[in-house]
Amino acid sequence: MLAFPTLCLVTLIVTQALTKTYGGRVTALADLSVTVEPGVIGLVGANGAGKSTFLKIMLGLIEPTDGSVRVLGLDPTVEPDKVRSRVGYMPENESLPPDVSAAEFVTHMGRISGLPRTAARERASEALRHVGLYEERYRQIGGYSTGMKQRAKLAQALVHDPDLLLLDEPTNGLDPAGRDAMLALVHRIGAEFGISVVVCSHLLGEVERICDSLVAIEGGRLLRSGSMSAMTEASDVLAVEVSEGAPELAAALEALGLPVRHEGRMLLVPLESEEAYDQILRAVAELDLPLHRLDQRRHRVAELFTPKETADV
Ligand SMILES: Nc1ncnc2c1ncn2[C@@H]1O[C@H](COP(=O)(O)OP(=O)(O)OP(=O)(O)O)[C@@H](O)[C@H]1O
Repeated sequence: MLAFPTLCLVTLIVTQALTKTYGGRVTALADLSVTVEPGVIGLVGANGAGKSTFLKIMLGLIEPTDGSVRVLGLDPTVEPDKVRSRVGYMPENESLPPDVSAAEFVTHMGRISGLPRTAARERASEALRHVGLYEERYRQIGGYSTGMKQRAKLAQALVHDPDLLLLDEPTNGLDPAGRDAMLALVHRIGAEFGISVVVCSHLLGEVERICDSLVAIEGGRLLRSGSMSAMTEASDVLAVEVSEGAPELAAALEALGLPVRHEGRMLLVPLESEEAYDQILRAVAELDLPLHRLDQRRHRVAELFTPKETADV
């Protein structure tokens, strides 16, 4: 992954006790304090956790009720235009005009961002090429598939060459192939262009695949933030998979006093001592089973949202 040279002196996002209540009744964000460094960051939480509210505050579209926020060192409540000139936003909802071409629309968004006419046209072509819509750029958006519309929304967020992209549920409505393509694109934007990206999602597996770090929120409160590698570090559980004979192996391990839990095709065994590794290998050899995998299981991001007592074996 590339370094983020232009941003390394400024923390990407910092909040202090950020709070937002709607109409004095619904608390969308509560006392959220977090520091986020440049990279591809997953902002995760269930529906209603407060993700969209957080994005809108960062863009200066809505004001916090309390607390403070800095984006690229700027205060969006004081300098929203400056923030928006350096930040690209892909909203969650369908927000595209159906009766213009993607080229016209993205050029228009470039003009709104302050680019001169020719530069806006050139940048629009470039952004549409990056998202894979170059060939289709003169077609009316109304005739696009959902995947193409998502790409057009991403192109308009990229047109003014931002330092930070805020993507609200970028894989919404896409089929598995479209989802994979969108995730690969987001990853490429972070890795090749050196643009920081905040990906808002309730799909934890997606975020785990492409993000360097994570901010997890629940009920508007910070659950955890940190690097993805720290959150998915090796657990003290061994995962064993044999191509056949799993019930026999489970029985053999239990006879040795190793507690076994079944998860799909895998057997999970607590790594209570160094011995466990060798005991499993011996049992597999004695039963003459085809071993498919034996490794220390990594924690999954989903476990953050699981009650502690069920998160481990
Ligand atoms: N304009 C509003 N007026 C009143 N309540 C709102 C408003 N916008 C959001 N909320 C409420 O604030 C809470 C957080 O909503 P928000 O949209 O920020 O969550 P989210 O994590 O983005 O959820 P989703 O994934 O469903 O979009 C929810 O309870 C929501 O109903």
